[in-house]
Amino acid sequence: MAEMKTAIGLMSGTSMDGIDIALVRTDGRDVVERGPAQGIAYDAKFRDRLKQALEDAKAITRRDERPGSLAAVENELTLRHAEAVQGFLIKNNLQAADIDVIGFHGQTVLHRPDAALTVQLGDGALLARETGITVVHDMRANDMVHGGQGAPLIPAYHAALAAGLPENLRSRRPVVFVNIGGISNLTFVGTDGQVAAFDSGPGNTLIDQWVEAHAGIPYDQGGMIASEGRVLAGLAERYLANPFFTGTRRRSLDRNDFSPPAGADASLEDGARTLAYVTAAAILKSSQHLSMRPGTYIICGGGRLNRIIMRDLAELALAEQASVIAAEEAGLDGDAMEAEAWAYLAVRSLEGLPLTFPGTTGVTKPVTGGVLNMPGETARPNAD
Ligand SMILES: Nc1ncnc2c1ncn2[C@@H]1O[C@H](COP(=O)(O)OP(=O)(O)OP(=O)(O)O)[C@@H](O)[C@H]1O
Ligand SMILES: CC(=O)N[C@H]1[C@@H]2OC[C@@H](O2)[C@@H](O)[C@@H]1O[C@H](C)C(=O)O
Repeated sequence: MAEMKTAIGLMSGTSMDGIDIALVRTDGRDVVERGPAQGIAYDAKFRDRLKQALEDAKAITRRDERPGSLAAVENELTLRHAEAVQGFLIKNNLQAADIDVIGFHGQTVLHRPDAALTVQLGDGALLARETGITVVHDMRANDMVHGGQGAPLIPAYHAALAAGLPENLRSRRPVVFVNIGGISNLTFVGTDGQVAAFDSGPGNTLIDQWVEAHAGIPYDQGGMIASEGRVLAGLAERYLANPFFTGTRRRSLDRNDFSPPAGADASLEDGARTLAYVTAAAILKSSQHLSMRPGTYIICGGGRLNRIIMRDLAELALAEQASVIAAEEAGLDGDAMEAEAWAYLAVRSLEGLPLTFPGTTGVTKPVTGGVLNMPGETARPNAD
């Protein structure tokens, strides 16, 4: 058996709501022992700084450029991650020496797969210095060098988790893991272990932007606002007619690929209701590109807490005799899963194992990736 390592994963996702941190013990292959996890919310002021960073990032043409506020935000973001690690270690009675590696995602500020350009803010060397722990960061870039979309990367972890699912979930029909974050993405795991994955549509970002603009709140808690509205069929169709769903090649998404409706398009409630439907319908529509119909959809990410999205998903899946469950019903943690994945991927990177595959990002061959930062040493890319 390969050596077990203790890894911490750090994710600051496209919703820009905060840092998720999780500990995993793994051999980077089939063995995964999930440890404690925590979410640390960003304050409204820092969220505004991240939104500005997204604007400033539009000027980037080379991935190492940091125009406008980007250099300062990258520094602050990294220090916030270092603080998160220190707090997490204290809370869980751990020392830096107990951790073999940190997998650091950073904050995506620009993602243009068609131009092979993806930019995550996050200074791996600084994080390694601040924490005294080896850090692997920038795990998307090498995939793009080899013709991949640079996302999604979580499928390798989903595949490892699938092997440990209860027999009744995985043996009869394929399962699909769905992450409903800012953007949604899905991973199909066939009963023979075959894996296929892609981004499936807008997740919560449209809903978040809509309720923020029209009610001054960051998200529709529990889907409460949506529950008071009705689906506007014309508006929903405008989103679902996007060529993204029918293109011959699966494309990964940037946060700005879909925009929220104009204010005049809907009332607050109808807008939230329609966008919740769009989120659910987008997932089922994208899943039509899979080679077989799934038996179970396992839902992860913040969107599983929106009851309206979950109800719509359940109804749409029922039409094809599939069931929908939250990650917790499969014994998993729907909030921590991405952070856990980054811990797992960091160990794979250390071992030189592939992070992405032709069936997950469209990369030409399975490739590893990530940049290795040892405290006190120069950063080293891990590329094929
Ligand atoms: N209680 C809740 N009710 C409804 N929606 C919620 C709730 N809690 C979180 N969310 C939604 O989930 C979002 C955060 O989800 P998550 O943390 O999975 O996304 P992310 O990791 O930032 O994004 P991505 O996976 O695209 O990188 C919030 O912005 C919000 O829209
Ligand atoms: C470029 C980027 O950050 N993409 C994210 C985003 O958020 C969800 C979806 O779009 C997914 O493709 C990816 O994150 C997940 C964690 C991934 O790479 O697996």
